[in-house]
Order: sequence, then C-alpha cells, then structure tokens
Amino acid sequence: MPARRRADYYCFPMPPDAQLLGPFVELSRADWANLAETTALPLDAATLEKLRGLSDPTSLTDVREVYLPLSALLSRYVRITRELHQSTNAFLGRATTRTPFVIGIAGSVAVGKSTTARLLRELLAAWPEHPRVELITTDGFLFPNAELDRRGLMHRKGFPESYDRRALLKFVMDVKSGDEEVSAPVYSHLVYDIVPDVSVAVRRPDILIVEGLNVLQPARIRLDGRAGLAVSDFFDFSVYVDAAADDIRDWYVSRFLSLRDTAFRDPRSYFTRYADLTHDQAVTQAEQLWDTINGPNLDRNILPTRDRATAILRKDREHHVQWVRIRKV
Ligand SMILES: Nc1ncnc2c1ncn2[C@@H]1O[C@H](COP(=O)(O)OP(=O)(O)O)[C@@H](O)[C@H]1O
Ligand SMILES: CC(C)(COP(=O)(O)O)[C@@H](O)C(=O)NCCC(=O)O
Repeated sequence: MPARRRADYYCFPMPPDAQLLGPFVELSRADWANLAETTALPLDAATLEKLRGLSDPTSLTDVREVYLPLSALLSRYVRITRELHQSTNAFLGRATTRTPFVIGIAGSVAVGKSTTARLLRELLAAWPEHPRVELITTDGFLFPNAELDRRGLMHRKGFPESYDRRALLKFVMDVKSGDEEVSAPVYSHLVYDIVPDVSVAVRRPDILIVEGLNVLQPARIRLDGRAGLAVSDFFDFSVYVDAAADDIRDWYVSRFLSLRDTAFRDPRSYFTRYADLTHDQAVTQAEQLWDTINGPNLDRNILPTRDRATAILRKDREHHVQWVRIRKV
C-alpha cells in the first residue's frame, strides 16, 4: 500500500461527485417556494433586468420562489448572529463592536453567481434591520496578467493559485475584525485584467457578500504541516450555486456567443480577436476555453467545495432552481 500523506488522515474519503445529504435538509422547489414569509417583492421587472447577468433567464417568479425565501432565512441568521454578539459581549463583560455579517457565494464560471449575489444584495437591503448590504467579487484579487504570465498561470485564470490568496484572506479578516474601512482591488472583465490604481472601499456594512469561484476553498496545509486560515473561516453563511457540468458548459458557450456580438466588439476588450469569428468558430473557441480552463477548475477545485456551503441551490438546464439544501443546525 502506498504511504499515506499526513493530511490524508484528516480527509473523509468521498468520491469527487458524491453529495452529502446527512448534514443537509433538502427541499423541493415547491416546498421551498412556500416558505416565502411575504408576497411583497421589493423588486420590479426593470430592476431585475439590470441585476441579471448576460444570458441569465432568472425571472420574477424565480425571485419570488427561490431568492425571497433565501433572503428571509438569511435575515434570520443576521438577527440571531446579532443576538449572539450581544450575548457573547455580556458573557465576556466587554463591549466589542459588531462586525459585518459575511456571506460567501461560490460556484463555477457561468453558473450565475453574479445574478444570485446581486439579487440577494437587493432583497436583503429591503429589510429595515440591515439596509447596508455591500458586494465584492474575488476577481479583484486575481494577480494582474503580468504577474500571472510571470508565474506561467495565464491559462489558469480562476484556479486557486491565480489569486493573491493572502491579500484576499487579509481583506476578509479585516472586515471581520470590524475595521472602519477596508479596500479591495478591482478587475475588469472587458480588459481581462486588474484595473491599476482603482479600489473599492467597504465601510462596515450590515452585510457583506463575497462572491467568487473559490471562496469555499479550505485552508492550505503549510510546509510545516499545519493548516492556515481560509476566507471561508470568516463566513457567517455561504451559498453554493450548483448545476450539471454539461449544462454549465452549454451556458458558457452561449454566453460566449452573446459576448461575441456585444462586449468583444468594444475596442477596449481583450477579446476583440473573437468578435469576427463565425458562429462555428466561436463555439469551437468557447468549448476549448471551457475544456482546458473552466471545466477542469470546476472538477478539481470548485465542485469539491460544494458540501462546505450552508446552502446549495441546484439549477436545472433552464436555470430554474430545482431543489435547495440547507445545512442542519
Ligand atoms: N469576457 C467577458 N466580458 C464581459 N463580461 C464578462 C466576460 N466574462 C464574464 N463576464 C461577466 O462577468 C460576470 C461574472 O461571470 P462568471 O465569473 O462567469 O460568473 P457567473 O456567471 O457565475 O456570475 C457575469 O455577469 C458575466 O456576464
Ligand atoms: C474572472 C474569473 C476568473 C472569475 O473570477 P471570480 O470573481 O469568480 O473570482 C472568470 O470569470 C474568468 O474570466 N475566467 C477566465 C477563463 C475564461 O476566460 O473563461
């Protein structure tokens, strides 16, 4: 038998596509939709149009049946975490400042994380108890292209090692330390690079949403054999947006075709060379990008983190959420 590495002893042996049901309660779409505590939707069709990602068909019915109940559950978590903070302060005899409630949103490229994150921001901000909701995406913590090139990682964009993980961890730790102002760098999908000298500031919101491919990655084992910290150690709640890999691949390809007719035509786009591809050439190009970068990243790095989430939203081929899993407490 081959020698086992020390870290193997701490791993629960699971096939990569196995799903843990034990720690989760699973609700069908219909049962989940019945949980919405209010029928008033604080969002109209025009706002939804602005929040939806390119080629994302999420409808007002989806908002009402899926995202509204999720925001109601999240609001409970926020309230109870505040009570826990007060109770902990009373126990410690200290008056520590409450820190933002941090929500992580994970999932593959093209699965619709941005739409989920923007919808939750809108819905959560409608609650008078926590109106200040901010959102950051982890792409701002990708290394700039020049650095990715230097490290031989230009074809690994989105893999865990393509991020400045230390800076991302410090950002989330500073937010959870209650720092008055914490800033994050900014990425441009259009230019396909970090925007130099630009940052966004996070000033102690009630809720911070952190959206990105790898936010549920566990801590790395350091050279001395000890585990470090991971951003997910500072999440109060996390959501994994899930779908069949073949469906996500198709969504990626059709989004690429839409981008060919829109963003790729912008002279500032990194991908102007794709604007004049024929339909068939564009499909081949998109499939190649998927099969060499985003597909392997999903298999190796993102999907194995699914069961670390507090909530899993599983979409069908039409982007409709079929079932929801919530971690038991
Ligand atoms: N090359 C691109 N040019 C312009 N926008 C893009 C490009 N690639 C992705 N986007 C946009 O960036 C956002 C994030 O995309 P992605 O990381 O695939 O996550 P998701 O689809 O899960 O939200 C989406 O709103 C998408 O439409
Ligand atoms: C920018 C991304 C890595 C996503 O970053 P995230 O905000 O999820 O950390 C991804 O959308 C991307 O552009 N991947 C590169 C491969 C491709 O062009 O499809």
